[in-house]
Amino acid sequence: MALLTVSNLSKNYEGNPAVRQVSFSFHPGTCTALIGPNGAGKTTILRTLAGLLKPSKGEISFSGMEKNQDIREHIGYLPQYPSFHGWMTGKEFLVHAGRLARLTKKEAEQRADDLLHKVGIAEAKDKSISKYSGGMKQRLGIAQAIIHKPKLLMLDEPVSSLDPLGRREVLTLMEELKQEMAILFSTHILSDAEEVSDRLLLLKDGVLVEDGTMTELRQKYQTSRISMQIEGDMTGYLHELESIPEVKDCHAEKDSITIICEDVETARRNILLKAAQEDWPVTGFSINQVSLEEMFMKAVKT
Ligand SMILES: Nc1ncnc2c1ncn2[C@@H]1O[C@H](COP(=O)(O)OP(=O)(O)OP(=O)(O)O)[C@@H](O)[C@H]1O
Repeated sequence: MALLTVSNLSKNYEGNPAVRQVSFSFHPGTCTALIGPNGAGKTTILRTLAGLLKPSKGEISFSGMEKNQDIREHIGYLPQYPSFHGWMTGKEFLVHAGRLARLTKKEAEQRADDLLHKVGIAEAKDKSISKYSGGMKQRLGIAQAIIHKPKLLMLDEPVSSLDPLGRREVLTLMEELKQEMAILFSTHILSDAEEVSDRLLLLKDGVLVEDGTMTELRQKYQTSRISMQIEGDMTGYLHELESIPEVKDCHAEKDSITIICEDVETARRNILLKAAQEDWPVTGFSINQVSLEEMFMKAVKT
């Protein structure tokens, strides 16, 4: 059963559409990346789901939520530019957040200690936040966002402003947290989306243009290029390759043949079968996976 269902969500700012009729749902235990170019509407969707903006149209429903219950009880949200009181210590900040989430003082202190361990900054708990690195601040922000044990954690560009070390720390933490709660995060860094998410939602001008797993999107945008190296004059093999039904085009370059095909799995089988039957002196064979970057460019340009 879906944890959260978004139906025909639209959001206008003073009449200008920022998000248009977006629908999706997601299940517990999944990590979803919301990707899209600047201004695509990622922050607007997250802020609307977090209850910070009112939708212009559409509905958001959370499974198990009772009438009049505040959606924020189920959702933890870390904005793109979180603000901290630099003079507070990490622990003071989390206890304060726990009290705002209606925990008793004792519960808030216990939860703060547990979370400081979980996000890996327990040793710095009594340091003032102004002395924290970017990665530590982001981990503290995540701890604050999950202080009330939400079922869904939403992170707006959680790693874009971090250096490689901070980025790695936060991605590793997200990998761990996704075992315990659903995560929805926005990013324009495609390799981060590829690394931690099971599913991608691709936005363009406020419209959801793709929704699928990496494998599904790869299949859809697959350009299926095979590179093959054969000893001797390779041009003699082109005609043979063209006789394979799945091969749409092939040409010989300096030291390899590039084969464009439709159904890469069948094409591979048939090419290798022919090569074996006719005893071609093959020295190399590789399939080039379409990169997320290529898929992204294709999807947002159409
Ligand atoms: N408070 C606002 N008032 C008016 N227009 C806004 C407001 N916030 C966002 N917009 C507009 O809505 C559109 C979507 O913006 P949004 O910030 O949601 O996109 P985004 O995908 O998060 O972009 P980025 O990657 O740059 O953060 C943009 O055209 C933006 O200019």
